[in-house]
Amino acid sequence: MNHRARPYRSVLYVPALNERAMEKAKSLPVDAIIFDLEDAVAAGEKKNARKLLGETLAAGGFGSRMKIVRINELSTRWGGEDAKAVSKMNCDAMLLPKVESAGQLDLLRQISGNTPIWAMMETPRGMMNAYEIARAPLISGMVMGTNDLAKDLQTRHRADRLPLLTSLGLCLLAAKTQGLVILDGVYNAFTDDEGLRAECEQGRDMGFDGKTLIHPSQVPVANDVFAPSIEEVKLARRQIEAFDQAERDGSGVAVVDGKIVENLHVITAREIIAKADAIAEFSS
Ligand SMILES: CC(C)(COP(=O)(O)OP(=O)(O)OC[C@H]1O[C@@H](n2cnc3c(N)ncnc32)[C@H](O)[C@@H]1OP(=O)(O)O)[C@@H](O)C(=O)NCCC(=O)NCCSC(=O)C[C@H](O)C(=O)O
Ligand SMILES: [Mg+2]
Repeated sequence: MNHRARPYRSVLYVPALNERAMEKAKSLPVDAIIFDLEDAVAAGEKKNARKLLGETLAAGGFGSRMKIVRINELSTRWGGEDAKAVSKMNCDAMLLPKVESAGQLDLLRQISGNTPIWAMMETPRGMMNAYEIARAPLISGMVMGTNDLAKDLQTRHRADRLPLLTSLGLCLLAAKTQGLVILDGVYNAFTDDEGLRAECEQGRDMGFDGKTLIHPSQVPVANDVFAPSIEEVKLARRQIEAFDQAERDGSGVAVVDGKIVENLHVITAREIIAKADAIAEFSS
């Protein structure tokens, strides 16, 4: 499946050493899984996690869910071995943490060959170099690491994420210039559905493709918020019909519900329908 045609509403981190969680992920309605060899695996367990992950992915069973593996930074003692091993695994992409330059992605490419690369955007230097990173060869996605970012920025947690908005915006701009997928960061309080919904809505409205998640209980909210609603799809169809009719009548502008519809609005309408179709196909 073309990487832009698939949905990314819900992208669940699963610790690569947690057999039960990896098994559970096979039955969850997530669009993608990030198998984590980095933060969720203790230093003494990295090798075991890499081995278990290789075996788990080889056995399969994850259906059409996209399989992304987050490796350790290449500057650590595990990163290089992770990259080599993961490039041979049955996965769709490799996610490099704490990316700060396009050069780091070039280095990863030399080790991992043609495996598509995703970049974790989670340091101040990464933010300043987001555009350069987004233009690196083989990169197809960006993931916000809002925990690391908040740490490095020395911000306080706020429900409106005001301290993070500049960084989120910079990465969105960079990703959009290159047509990359871009996913919002995690919401740590995994029993707080209301707070999660508000943050998902904020991320969706800013232009993120989906939300990274840490617990299965967060999946329904992300799937709901990042999918076009029935009303949005109906409106999109009406806008397209009205615009087609206007064109037949020799005009470049239609009016639907008291609002103008021009060619650019039709492009958005078609994107909404394409997203709804992709979700329907993915879920069937
Ligand atoms: C947070 C957790 C440690 C909680 O785990 P647990 O105590 O097992 O929760 P539950 O008992 O409520 O679990 C119920 C069932 O769900 C399964 N489960 C739990 N979490 C996951 C998961 N992530 N994926 C798949 N399945 C999961 C349990 O196994 C139970 O299953 P069953 O018994 O069969 O019903 C745990 O949720 C967890 O480890 N979450 C992931 C943490 C993680 O990956 N952290 C690193 C990524 S976040 C990050 O690094 C962000 C970024 O870098 C940044 O800087 O911001
Ligand atoms: Mg991080």
